[in-house]
Amino acid sequence: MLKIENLHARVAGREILKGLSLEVNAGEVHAIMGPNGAGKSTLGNVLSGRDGYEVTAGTVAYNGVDLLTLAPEARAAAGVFLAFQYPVEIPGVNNTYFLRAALNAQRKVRGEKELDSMQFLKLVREKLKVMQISDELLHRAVNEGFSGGEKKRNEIFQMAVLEPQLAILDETDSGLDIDALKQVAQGVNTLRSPERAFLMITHYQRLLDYVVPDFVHVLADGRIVESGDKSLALKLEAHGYAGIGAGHAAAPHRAGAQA
Ligand SMILES: Nc1ncnc2c1ncn2[C@@H]1O[C@H](COP(=O)(O)OP(=O)(O)OP(=O)(O)O)[C@@H](O)[C@H]1O
Repeated sequence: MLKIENLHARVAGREILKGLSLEVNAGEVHAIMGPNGAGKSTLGNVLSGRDGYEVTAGTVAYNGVDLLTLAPEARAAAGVFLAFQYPVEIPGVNNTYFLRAALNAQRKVRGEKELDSMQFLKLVREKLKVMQISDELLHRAVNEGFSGGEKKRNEIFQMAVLEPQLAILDETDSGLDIDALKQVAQGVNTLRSPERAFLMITHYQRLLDYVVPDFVHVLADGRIVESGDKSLALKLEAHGYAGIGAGHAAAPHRAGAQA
């Protein structure tokens, strides 16, 4: 589904991604871990096409299409969903209205008929039931005054309604109490399917107790320096990042290329 090769990206004039490669197949859950400032959120932002993130080299193929040439809304319509580390508040805009507008915008790009308010409410009710989420957040403005946990739960609900093919979750576990963490994890597990893939950026292996990943990658200094299964997250929890990917990080960067 997703093939990233030798991706280099710059933010505010500084190179942050430095040759990142990663392959994700449909049905897989990949956890991305790594030290602060390594470039994890930058990867999510580059994949979703956020302004200010400049790709300087490398390729990203999504279902065989060059993702980097697509506008952000075309990426969303093609099924790429990014849940932000710090979800934005949109005061005065009703959450349900926002979600319907987002869904219909995507349907329009895909050439599908827009849902009217009755059809949309039916969908929302179904999703609330499946996701075991109460409807209290739907009547409020988007994320306005939401607690950290409510914002994250709202994101999972947005994901349930938008039904992305590739869901990128950036620190979905940060700031959650244990019950909220379990609820968010249950939401992700409910949405796992053979057609859908997840990239989960996380700092703690705790989330991975509830959403068991197929692969765990360590992103350090703009590259994936080590990959493994869930046991890699346990190793990181026990020993931190010291020594991880040392061989890779120390490898000469395209030695001789400029000679
Ligand atoms: N919009 C921006 N403007 C300026 N610098 C940025 C911007 N976005 C990211 N950076 C810088 O890029 C580097 C990587 O940031 P990024 O958020 O991708 O790291 P991260 O691995 O997600 O870190 P953390 O674990 O702390 O969330 C940091 O030094 C950060 O300050």
